Order: sequence, then structure tokens, then C-alpha cells
Amino acid sequence: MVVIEALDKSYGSSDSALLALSDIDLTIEEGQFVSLLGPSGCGKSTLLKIIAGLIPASAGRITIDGKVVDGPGPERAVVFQDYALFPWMTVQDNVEFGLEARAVPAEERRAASAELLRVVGLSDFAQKFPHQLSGGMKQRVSIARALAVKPSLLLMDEPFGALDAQTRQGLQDELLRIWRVYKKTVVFVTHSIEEAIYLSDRIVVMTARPGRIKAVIDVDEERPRDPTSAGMSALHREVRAVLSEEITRAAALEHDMMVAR
Ligand SMILES: Nc1ncnc2c1ncn2[C@@H]1O[C@H](COP(=O)(O)OP(=O)(O)OP(=O)(O)O)[C@@H](O)[C@H]1O
Repeated sequence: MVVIEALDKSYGSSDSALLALSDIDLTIEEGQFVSLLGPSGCGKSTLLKIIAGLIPASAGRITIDGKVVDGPGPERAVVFQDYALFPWMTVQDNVEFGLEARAVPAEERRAASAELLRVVGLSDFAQKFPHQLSGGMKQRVSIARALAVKPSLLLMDEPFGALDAQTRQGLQDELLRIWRVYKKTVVFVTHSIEEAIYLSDRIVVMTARPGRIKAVIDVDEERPRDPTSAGMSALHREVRAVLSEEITRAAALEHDMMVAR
């Protein structure tokens, strides 16, 4: 469904350009849950934003169902770590925002937001404002808002990164439930090996900058997954072995950049 071919991304002008991504080739099948995992600064968010059509690639291309991505599209929705909710709007209005922008009639919008707020367990909070909610609740609103426009591809940029461990676990399970019910394709950026192996069908491990694909690891463990099982522990070791070399390289790169400043 999503085909990424020979993709490069540089930031800045040619004399001082920073190569963030290099030669990315990746195919993501419809309905798959794919995580992008890699050291800080390896270009995970950059790749997600290019898939979302929020920023252009410098070379190569992405097609979704055969159509070249050249900007944002209705079949893609993004969930960010910082929720990106409108603080002056109620929960319900936040969820309905994308529908209103598409001129969906009020009655239809109400029905859609009521259904989605039920799915994410926030029916009683429809008239609250974002500042009245916990971090986990805000992220549920963001997910409901993303789902409202019925995207086939859900792009998630460290959505649970700012949450405490217990809330994060709860939202991971909720996301898996939603993924099963709505049958979306998910691309999920994370720093966490545990999160990647708990959630994903496939884990794409990226190298330190410039981000390349270092390994693609299939996770065949049955769901619901038990993070303490022998299979999951072996997987954790496998992913960590691939990743740790890149984390060391990324730290060395960062050190060199600080020295050069
Ligand atoms: N708008 C920009 N202009 C210039 N450089 C940028 C810009 N956005 C990102 N970068 C650089 O590109 C590289 C990749 O950044 P990106 O945020 O995609 O990495 P990441 O893997 O998501 O990092 P993290 O895990 O820390 O969020 C980094 O070196 C970053 O500093």
C-alpha cells in the first residue's frame, strides 16, 4: 500500500546541507502495524512527515495505493506527541474539526464524534476543554480526531512518549484494539524497543544519521503479547543488538557536533 523508493532528505542549503535520510526503500502492506525505531536524530520524524506530505523529500518518491505523495491527503492522519489539540475548543469540537473543514453536516459530525469518543472512553468529557484533561486523555482525543476523517493510514509520532508508564501501557492496548476494529495501516515512531515489539507486525530499525534502514524485523508473536515471555525476551535481545551499535554512533555524532560548535 505504501511504497517508499530511493528516498533522500536534506535540510538546508547545498553548502551546509544536513543529510537526514539516505536511500530509504520500504514497502508497508495494507493493515500492517509498522514501527520506526532508531537513535535520536536518525530521521524517524522526518520520514513520517514526508509520508504525511507535510514536508517534501529531496529525492526519491512515496506512493500510496499507486498515487504519488506530493502533499497532505485525506487518506492520511497524523498523531503527534504533544497532542496538538486546539485549547479553545471543547473535546467534541476538536474531534469534529477535520469533518467541519470538509463541510460534513453538523448532525453527521455529532454522530461521528459521539461514536469515536465512546470508542476512546471519553463520552463523559465531550464538553470539557483540553486543559481539563490528563495527558493520556488528551492523547485519546488526538487519536479520536485523527480517526474522525476515516484515514486508511494512521501516522503516529511518538504519541505516548510524554506519558507515564502505566498510562502508556493502557493507551498501547487501546491503540491495538482500535487498530483491530478499524483495520488501519499504522506507522508508529518510537524510541522504545519494548513499545515497538509489543505493538508492531514489523519493526524498521534505522541507522544513526543519515538515517538508512538497518534492519526490518518481523514480529510473529501472537497478540495479546506477554512482554515477559521467552519469545518476546529473545526478540528484545535481537532488536537491542541491532540498535545499540547505532545508538553509540549517534552519541558520537552528537559529541562531534557539539565540539565543532
Ligand atoms: N527543520 C529542520 N531543519 C534542519 N534540520 C532538521 C530539521 N528537522 C530535523 N532536522 C535534523 O534532521 C535530523 C533528523 O531529525 P528527526 O527529528 O527526523 O529525527 P528523529 O529520529 O525523529 O529524532 P528524535 O528521536 O530525537 O525525535 C536531526 O539531525 C535533526 O536535527
